[in-house]
Amino acid sequence: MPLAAEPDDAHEEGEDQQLLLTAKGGPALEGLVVGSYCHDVLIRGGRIVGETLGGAAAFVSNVLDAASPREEEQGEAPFVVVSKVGRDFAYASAPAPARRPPLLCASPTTSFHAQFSDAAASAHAPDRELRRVRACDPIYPADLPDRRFAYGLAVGVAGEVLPETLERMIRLCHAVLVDAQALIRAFDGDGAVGHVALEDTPYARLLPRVAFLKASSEEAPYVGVETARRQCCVIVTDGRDGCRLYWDGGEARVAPFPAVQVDPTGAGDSFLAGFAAGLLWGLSATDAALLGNFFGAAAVSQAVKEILEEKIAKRSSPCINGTTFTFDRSSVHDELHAALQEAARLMPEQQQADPTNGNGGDICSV
Ligand SMILES: Nc1ncnc2c1ncn2[C@@H]1O[C@H](COP(=O)(O)OP(=O)(O)O)[C@@H](O)[C@H]1O
Ligand SMILES: O=P([O-])([O-])O[C@@H]1[C@@H](O)[C@H](O)[C@@H](O)[C@H](O)[C@@H]1O
Repeated sequence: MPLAAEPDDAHEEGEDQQLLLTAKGGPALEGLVVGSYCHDVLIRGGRIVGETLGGAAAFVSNVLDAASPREEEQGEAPFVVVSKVGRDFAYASAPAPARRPPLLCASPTTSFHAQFSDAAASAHAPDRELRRVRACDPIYPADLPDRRFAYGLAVGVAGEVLPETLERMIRLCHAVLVDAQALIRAFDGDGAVGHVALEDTPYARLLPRVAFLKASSEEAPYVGVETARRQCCVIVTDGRDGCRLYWDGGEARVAPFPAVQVDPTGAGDSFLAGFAAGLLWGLSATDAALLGNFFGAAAVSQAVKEILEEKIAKRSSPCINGTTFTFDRSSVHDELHAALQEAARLMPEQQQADPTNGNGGDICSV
């Protein structure tokens, strides 16, 4: 496992030279998350069907807050987010940005249009075309706090994590986990997201000092798994099929969890954060990937929320305020029952349809 620090940043004599990402003793487990929040506009059939807070930093923050270990006296999970937005940022009061506010810039907030085909909800791979319509400033090395961190997550979405910024992260953090989308995205004149080969980028030389590189199956060919696995551990996520880990000398498949996919946005980000949380608890990488798969599945399956949004008009004053409970079987009761039953039925069906579900991780050597 590569340690990220430079020789001149070397640890004290006698300090454990293994990965320091463990909840058992060791230094404070403070993390550094680098990547900008953004605006996501979701489009289906030419119609805007949703506008949401996006950016891997938002998904990662939510999962780390939910799942990373912390000392009893700590209120918030110990990690810092370095993110940039413009004055038009629409989600300052959403949980993640409210807890860890972004830096404000003169340029507008990064925005993506995500175009989904109708097959997206059920198909094997999320059928999503992304277009960056606005880009905020890059994150510079000087934007990072000047102190050491147990771990770093490089999770840019629009090229904002510059090579020199990743290098600075590597110097500051004991172990750095990188989302390939931060390194290999290229944008054409229209902002359409494409990919370049990692080996042709200035990030390539940093790979031996990265602990884990996560790529989706679509990104994997650009990463060059066979070359990259000799330099760091590569994790390839594969939607409803779970993920595979590749290291120098072995590989493992880690089984997925069943999910009724509603919106694939944020699955990869949530995977990476769940995986990091698993490492923080002291799990092996293969076991931590289970946690990654769990949070990836949770991210895509907003089935119940969608049903509630569709079936129930939100009341201005929720019944839970203690005085207005009623016990009538309302007109939506049967409809709601049918919709939830259908969602519940789909879950085991999806699991059975995929015979690879439910098995443990198969590890094999190469
Ligand atoms: N339909 C699904 N059912 C169950 N798990 C899923 C599904 N889609 C994604 N996941 C989980 O989320 C992870 C990341 O999803 P993936 O689609 O590969 O990434 P990305 O969002 O980067 O394209 C997967 O490895 C898997 O664990
Ligand atoms: O869906 P996913 O691949 O995990 O990650 C997504 C990015 O690819 C996308 O650019 C961004 O706009 C989304 O908010 C989300 O962060």
